Amino acid sequence: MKMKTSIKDVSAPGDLILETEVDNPTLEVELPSKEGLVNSNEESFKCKLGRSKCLKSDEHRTTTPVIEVIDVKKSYTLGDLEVPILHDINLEVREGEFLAIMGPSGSGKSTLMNLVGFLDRPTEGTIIIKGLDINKLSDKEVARLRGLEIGFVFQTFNLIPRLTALENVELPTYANTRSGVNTHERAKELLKLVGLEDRMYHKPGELSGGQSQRVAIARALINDPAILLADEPTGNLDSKTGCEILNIFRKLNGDGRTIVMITHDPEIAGYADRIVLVKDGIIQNAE
Ligand SMILES: Nc1ncnc2c1ncn2[C@@H]1O[C@H](COP(=O)(O)OP(=O)(O)OP(=O)(O)O)[C@@H](O)[C@H]1O
Repeated sequence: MKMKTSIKDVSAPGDLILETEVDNPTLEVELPSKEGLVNSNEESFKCKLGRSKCLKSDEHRTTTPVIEVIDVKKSYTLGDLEVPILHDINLEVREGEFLAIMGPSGSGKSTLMNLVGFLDRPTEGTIIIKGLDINKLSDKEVARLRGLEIGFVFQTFNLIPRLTALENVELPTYANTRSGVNTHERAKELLKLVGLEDRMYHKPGELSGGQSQRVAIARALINDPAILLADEPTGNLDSKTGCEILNIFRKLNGDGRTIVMITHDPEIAGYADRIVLVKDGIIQNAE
């Protein structure tokens, strides 16, 4: 399913951080059925997902790093003032890893995620994605790398209201696409994968929050990216729906996709292989 990537391969014209080993990586609990999720009582709902497919933290040490953040600093300029947000960040995420980023509000989590996703450039330092150094790429090459190798999922879904679910999923392929892929068929397959085969022609206003986030996940996967970046993907969802979304992430990770997810919820973070804690723009516990 995965495709070997280099810039030349593409056909398109885009706070606390404590590292916590997962205590019980073999924790195996029955996954609630969709019906069970819908009918169960929200107050007493507990997200129970098996994690047998996930790699243990130690196993990632032998895989290739797909994200390398080296001595990165980020400041914003406000008037005459330069405001430092991230200080000397060093972080490595390995292929197939499921990393959670936690930390207080304003600690710099989204800023870090945006740098890793090439939505912004660091003030200083190096970011390497799949061996490619952003500092050595042109803007066009950065856009291609971002469009093909990084999928984004946001708390607020960020779907285009006037487009159908199917059109939303296909949208990124207008900017970047892999050669030889029937993107229309792939978009349909991805919507089936996230359980929305009967909602393909609905517009976002006709979808629930959970369904909207499923569309956003399908959209993030349309170019088969190596890395999925999710900024509070369950933040706008009730706990049952959040659990369904987390289960989709878990399955994608079980298939080998590297996932980096920001969350405020320790229970959600507990399903990741590793938790990085960011506080005041510093990673507290990265290796
Ligand atoms: N474009 C910007 N210009 C100036 N300051 C910014 C900009 N983006 C973020 N900041 C500031 O950087 C700091 C870190 O913001 P960031 O969104 O990364 O925090 P966060 O940890 O993700 O917070 P939250 O959990 O509330 O989403 C905040 O003080 C924010 O005000």
